[in-house]
Amino acid sequence: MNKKIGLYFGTFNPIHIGHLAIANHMVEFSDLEEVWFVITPVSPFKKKSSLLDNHHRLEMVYKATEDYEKLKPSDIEFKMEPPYYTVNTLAYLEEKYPENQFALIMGEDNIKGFHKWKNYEVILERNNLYVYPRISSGNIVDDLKNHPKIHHVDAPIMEISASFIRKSIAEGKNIRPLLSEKVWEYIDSMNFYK
Ligand SMILES: Nc1ncnc2c1ncn2[C@@H]1O[C@H](COP(=O)(O)OP(=O)(O)OP(=O)(O)O)[C@@H](O)[C@H]1O
Ligand SMILES: O=C(O)c1ccc[n+]([C@@H]2O[C@H](COP(=O)([O-])O)[C@@H](O)[C@H]2O)c1
Repeated sequence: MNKKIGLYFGTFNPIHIGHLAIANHMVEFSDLEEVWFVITPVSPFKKKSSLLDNHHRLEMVYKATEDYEKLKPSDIEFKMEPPYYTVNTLAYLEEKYPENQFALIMGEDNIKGFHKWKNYEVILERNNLYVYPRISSGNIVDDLKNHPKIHHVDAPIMEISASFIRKSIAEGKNIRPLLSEKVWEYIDSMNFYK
C-alpha cells in the first residue's frame, strides 16, 4: 500500500512541544498518514554546540512519540556518513521502503534557505514539501513561490527553540511545560544541559 509519510528532520536536542504540535497537526489536518522524526547526527549547515549523543536524542524522540500511533522516530541517518544531506537520506529511504511515498516537512524559515540545500531541485522533482508558518526574516526565492510541489499547511505557530530550552536548563529555570513529561524526566534524571 502506498502510504504518505512526512519526514521531519532535525537534531532534536531535545525534542519539544513545538516539534510535536507541528507533527501532530500534519497527521491530523493534512493528507500525511504518519510523521517520522529523522534525528540528524549533525545538521549540514550548523555548528554543533552541546549536542547530546545520537542515542540520547533518539531516546527522547522515542519517549515523546510512544503514545502517538502516527508519530515515529527514525534513526536512519545514524547508519550513514556525514555530511547528512537530506537528498541522500531520501534516496536511502526510498530504496528501503519502496511502498511508501515520502514528503518533507519544514518551516517557512527553512524554505527560505532551501535553494542552498544539496540538490534541492532533485528533492522537488521527487518529493512534496509541506511547509508550516514560522516567524522569520527573509523571503522565499521566486522559483519556490507557488511551486506545485510545495504545500502550505496552516499549523499553529509555536515559537519555542531547543537552544532556549538548553540555555534555560543551564540557568536553573523551570521549563517543564515546554517538554513532554517523559522527556523532561529523562533530561532531569540524566542531568543533561546543566
Ligand atoms: N518551535 C518550533 N516550531 C516549529 N518548528 C520548529 C520549532 N523549533 C524548531 N523547529 C524546526 O524543527 C526542525 C527540527 O528542529 P531542530 O531540533 O533541528 O532545531 P531547533 O529546535 O531550532 O534547535 P536549536 O535551537 O538547537 O537549533 C527544524 O526544521 C526547525 O526549524
Ligand atoms: O541537505 C541539505 O543540504 C540540508 C541543509 C540544511 C539542513 N538540512 C536538514 O534540515 C534539518 C534542519 O536543519 P537546521 O539547520 O534548521 O537544523 C537538518 O537536520 C537536516 O536534516 C539539510
